[in-house]
Amino acid sequence: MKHFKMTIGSRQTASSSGETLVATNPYTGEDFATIPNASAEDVTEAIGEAKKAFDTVWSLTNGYERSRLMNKLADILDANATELGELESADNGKLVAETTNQARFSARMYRFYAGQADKIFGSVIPLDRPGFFDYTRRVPVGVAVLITAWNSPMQLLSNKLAPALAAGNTVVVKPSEHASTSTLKFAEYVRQAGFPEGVFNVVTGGPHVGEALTTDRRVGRISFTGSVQVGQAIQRAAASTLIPVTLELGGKSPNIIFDDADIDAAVKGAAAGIFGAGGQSCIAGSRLLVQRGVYERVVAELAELADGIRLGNPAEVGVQMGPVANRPQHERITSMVKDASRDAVMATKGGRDLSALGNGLFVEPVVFRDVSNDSDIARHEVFGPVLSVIPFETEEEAIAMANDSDFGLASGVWTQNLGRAHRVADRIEAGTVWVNTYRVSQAQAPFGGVKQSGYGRERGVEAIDDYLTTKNIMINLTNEPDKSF
Ligand SMILES: NC(=O)C1=CN([C@@H]2O[C@H](COP(=O)(O)OP(=O)(O)OC[C@H]3O[C@@H](n4cnc5c(N)ncnc54)[C@H](OP(=O)(O)O)[C@@H]3O)[C@@H](O)[C@H]2O)C=CC1
Ligand SMILES: CCCCCC/C=C/C(=O)O
Repeated sequence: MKHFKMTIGSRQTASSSGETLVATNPYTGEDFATIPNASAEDVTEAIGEAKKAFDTVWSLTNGYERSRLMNKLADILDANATELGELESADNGKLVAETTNQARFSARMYRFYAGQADKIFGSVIPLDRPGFFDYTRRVPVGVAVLITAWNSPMQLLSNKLAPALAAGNTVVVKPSEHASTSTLKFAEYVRQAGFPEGVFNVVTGGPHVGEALTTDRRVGRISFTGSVQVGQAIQRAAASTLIPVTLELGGKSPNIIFDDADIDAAVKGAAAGIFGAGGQSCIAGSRLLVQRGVYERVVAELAELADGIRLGNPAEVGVQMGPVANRPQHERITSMVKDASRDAVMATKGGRDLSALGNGLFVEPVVFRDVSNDSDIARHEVFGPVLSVIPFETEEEAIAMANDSDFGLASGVWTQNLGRAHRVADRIEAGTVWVNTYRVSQAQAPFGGVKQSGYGRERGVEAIDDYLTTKNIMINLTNEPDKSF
């Protein structure tokens, strides 16, 4: 059993209350680590350390040096990607191959934003008034609070931390209590890279830790990834202090297959879009809209593919889906499938003996066919390997159904008609539209949602804007006093 510690300023520390939470491996069912359950005092102290480091060190550290440290961190992450991947998989049951790749991708993110750290500048602005000189500076917001979900701790952290550090902010991070160990380990790599004490702080524990972080007046930005309900709670909490918030929330992303698509590629893409990470992905393509001409073929091929998915040990090569991440998640998925089964037709055979897989929190991949876009299963996020297939006749109908959702995070379009690809991409209400591909991640491509999927963008050059504010400096170069009085 490993006992992880938090990082608060120069200290690697337990909770001041001495309380811990247990990390349970969803594949083995075994408790493998403890994490501190931070107290309100720990949170206050962490923000204080971050503020001190911002005021005395990090805001005075030039962009080139920030960039150098971030590149060093990326090298350390690359060298330790397997260890981080194994730890993350032990926490959330995702395939080690995927979590390791995500740790490597995180390294790419730190390098991408390292490239921006020494290229942050304002502008000189000509004014109406003669003898005046006006310029802007883009300055860091100060202390950024970064709150992440359990499904991809390293990747979600890099989406926030890389631009925050590049912009010159210090941070307090709170990972999900269901998957904190990789972030606590990551703190060691930040130290190894040589970041000054207090630049990176991490506190762990349950919702009370997040709540305490989002109401502290010393915070300059909150960036949150998680559920809509908690996103709303954070926005309400931040209203009292007017702390600006970035929200990356859930999705019910439409993946649209037209008759003219390369059907083999579309079926594989649709399967990867929903069964990758066991569907525990905000960008999961959970609503598959399929044009009538290819509907029966697509449903049959997808059901066969889903029934053939190999479940098992997430560390084993060849296994395609591990267990789901935690017991509440397991209960949520199984109850949503049970409810949906009353109305929707299951295209998958199902009926596997999941107990043969040991103590793991497994669920079977499910394909529902002929789903109504108005039904609960098509409207609510499952966050599991459950696909709702919905038929359509025309392009107009597909666009209308795709947009008839509270969410707007991601989407996919499968067609070989170039005009149609652009037409549909233009009209879908979502932060990301993939065409003839799905779930591809790139550091340069901005990511985020519209509607209840949240707001603000992560990744890409514009993400750094959330961690900067513009200061205007206006100088009277003449010796004449203002004439107003
Ligand atoms: N848009 C995106 O990029 C992504 C969105 N998601 C969404 O996240 C959800 C699943 O993740 P899950 O972790 O269950 O989501 P939650 O919203 O429950 O939790 C997310 C984080 O917020 C913390 N938290 C809980 N309550 C509060 C509060 N009142 N104030 C501040 N922080 C709080 C959680 O802590 P604790 O866990 O300790 O309770 C956790 O660290 C799904 O709905 C999914 O769509 C997931 C990944 C990516
Ligand atoms: C363009 C894809 C960006 C995804 C970033 C966050 C989601 C992670 C996940 O769902 O695993």
